[in-house]
Amino acid sequence: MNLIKLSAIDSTNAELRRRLQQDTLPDLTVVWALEQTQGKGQRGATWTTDKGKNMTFSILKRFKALEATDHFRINMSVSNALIKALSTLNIPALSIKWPNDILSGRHKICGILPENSLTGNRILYSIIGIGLNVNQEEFPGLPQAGSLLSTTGTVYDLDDVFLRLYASLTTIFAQEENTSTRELRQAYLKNLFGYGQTGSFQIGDEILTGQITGVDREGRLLLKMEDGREESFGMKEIKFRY
Ligand SMILES: O=C(O)CCCC[C@@H]1SC[C@@H]2NC(=O)N[C@@H]21
Repeated sequence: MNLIKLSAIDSTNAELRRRLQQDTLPDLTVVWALEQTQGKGQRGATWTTDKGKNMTFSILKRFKALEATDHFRINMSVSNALIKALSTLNIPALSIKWPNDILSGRHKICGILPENSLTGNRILYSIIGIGLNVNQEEFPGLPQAGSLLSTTGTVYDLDDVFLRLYASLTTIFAQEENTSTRELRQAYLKNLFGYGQTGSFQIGDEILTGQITGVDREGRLLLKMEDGREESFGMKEIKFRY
């Protein structure tokens, strides 16, 4: 395992990228930091967690022939791997909130930030950032956030949690080329929060009701609207209300 463990860094995604510019790092290299001073979240948000209590790492995944339009395979593989790993710790009511948040019950315990590097229409590699809340007790002002500790009442050993996540990710990545998008999607939908159910969504200023019927190749959420039409929505267009 090529593991670079740091006490503090701005962002593990940024650090892995910097090191990659200086060195030829092997596939599955990990940068893990106990503290991030400028952690990055999705959609330009910041990712802040208590120092030393949570898991913040980035893993490098190289691809031989992954088309850019198949980028959502990465989100599905990683989400599926995280669900598997967290199941081994008996974390209750695990699900994936589209596109790739991991929930326990209705609390977000983990976020994923894949940053893909392309040449032409091929993804050469992805720097996949994972932020898992482990031993943080409270999330002031964030009622929808949670941690392994806040959901189970147990304090976890970070090294043990990391090894479970790493084992699950590397197992799924080892099968990546031989797994069809259909298979990945089946596993993903099995754990997708609200799949098959009717929910409320915010699209611009409008609140709409729709039934989640799946995700398409590019990861757009498929909703069956009240008039029976099926429509697809991208990550920037739609927000889940739950
Ligand atoms: O907003 C999200 O849900 C994604 C959060 C991703 C956070 C992780 S923590 C490790 C890695 N480094 C970063 O700067 N961000 C990701």
